[in-house]
Amino acid sequence: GRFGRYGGRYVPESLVPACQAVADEFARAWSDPGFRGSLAGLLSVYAGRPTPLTPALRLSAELDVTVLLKREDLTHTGSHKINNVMGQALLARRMGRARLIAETGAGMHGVATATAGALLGLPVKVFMGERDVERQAHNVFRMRLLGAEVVPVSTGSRTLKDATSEAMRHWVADADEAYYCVGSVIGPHPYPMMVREFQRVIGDEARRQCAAELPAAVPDYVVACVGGGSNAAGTFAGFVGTAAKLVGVEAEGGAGASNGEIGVLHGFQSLFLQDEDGHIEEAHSMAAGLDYPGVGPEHAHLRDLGRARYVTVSDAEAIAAAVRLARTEGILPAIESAHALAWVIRAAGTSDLPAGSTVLVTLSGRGDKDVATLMAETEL
Ligand SMILES: CC/C=C(/N=C/c1c(COP(=O)(O)O)cnc(C)c1O)C(=O)O
Repeated sequence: GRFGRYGGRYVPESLVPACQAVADEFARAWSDPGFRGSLAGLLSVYAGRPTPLTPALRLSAELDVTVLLKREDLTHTGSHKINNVMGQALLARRMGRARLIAETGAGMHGVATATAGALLGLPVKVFMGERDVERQAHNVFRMRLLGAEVVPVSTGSRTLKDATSEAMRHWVADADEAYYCVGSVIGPHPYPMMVREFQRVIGDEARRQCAAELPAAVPDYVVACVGGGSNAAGTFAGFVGTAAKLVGVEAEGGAGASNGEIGVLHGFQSLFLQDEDGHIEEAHSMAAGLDYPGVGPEHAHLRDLGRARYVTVSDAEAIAAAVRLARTEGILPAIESAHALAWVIRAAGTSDLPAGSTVLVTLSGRGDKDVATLMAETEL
C-alpha cells in the first residue's frame, strides 16, 4: 500500500481489520468479471459514460493551443465523483454493509454517495464542514432530497479536513456495519490505490478518444486540478505510459504537492501543509473541493519521480477561467475544475505550454453549485 515512501496505513488498531476487509474484498471484486461488468453497466446506463472529449474551438483559437475538454461535468450528478462512488457502493453491498458514510467538501462527493445510496437502498450519512454547508448550499439541498443525512462539522476550519476527521472517527465507532466511502485518493491503504482504479475510467477513455481523434494519438499535455487528487490520478493513469506531460493544478491556498512537507494525516503518509512541529495547517481556497491541506500519496510520488509537475493558481485566476469558459464555450465549470483551465490560460504561449501544443484538460465537474460565488465575484 505504498507509493514510494508515501501511502501506508496509519490508523488506530481498531480500524486495521476494517481497512484490511476493504482491501481483500476489492482485490477479489476487481478480478471478478461479474463485478467489473456490473460496474461498467451502471457507469454506462446510469452515470452516462463514456463522457465526451470536447474540442474547445473558440478558446483554442484565442490561446493558440488546442484545448480538448474531458467532460466529467456531463456525468450523472455532475462530477467525476460518481465513478468512484459507484465502485465503492457496489463493493459495500458485496461486503454486506448496512449503510454508507462519507466526507464531503464541495458536496459533489456527498451528492454522489447519496445518489448511490438511493439507487442501492443503502442509508447514507455525510459529514460536511459548517463552512462548506454554507458555501455549497445547493449540494446540501440535493443530498437531503436524495435521502441522505448531512451532519455539519463545527471543529477546526469547518471544511474538508475536519469533515474527513469526523467521518473517520464515526467509522471507528461503527466499523462492523458501516462502509466508509472515501471521496478521493487519500486515506489508509487500500483507498488511494482503489479510488485511483475506480477513477482511471477517465484516463482510459480519454486515451482511446485521443488515439482515435489526434494525429499524434497522444496530447502533448494532460492537465487536471488536484484537491486530494482523484480526477487527476484517474486521468493521469491513462497517460502515464506515454510521452504526455502531466500537470496537476492545486489551489494556491491548499497546495500539498507544491508546498507540503512529508507528514501523516487521515491514515496516510504524504505531503501536507504543516508547521515545524508537524501540526497540520489550514488550507485556504475558495474551492471547497480543493480546500484540503494535503495531497494523495500517488501524487507525492509522481512529483518525486518528476513524472508529473504540480503548479498552483489563485482564486482570482480560477474565477476568471470559469467565466471565460462560460463565455467562449458555453460551459460553466465547477470552480475546482476552473483551476486546471486557469493554468492552461496562464501558460499558453510560454515555454510551459508552447503555442501549437495539444492539451487535454479534465473538466471534473459542472458549476451549478458555484453560481452564487461566481455572481458575487463577477460584475455582470
Ligand atoms: C471528497 C471531497 C472532495 C470533493 N470534491 C472535490 C472536487 C475536486 C477535487 O477532488 P479530487 O479530484 O479528488 O482532487 C475536483 N472537482 C470537483 C468538481 C470536486 O467536487 C467533494 O466533497 O465534493
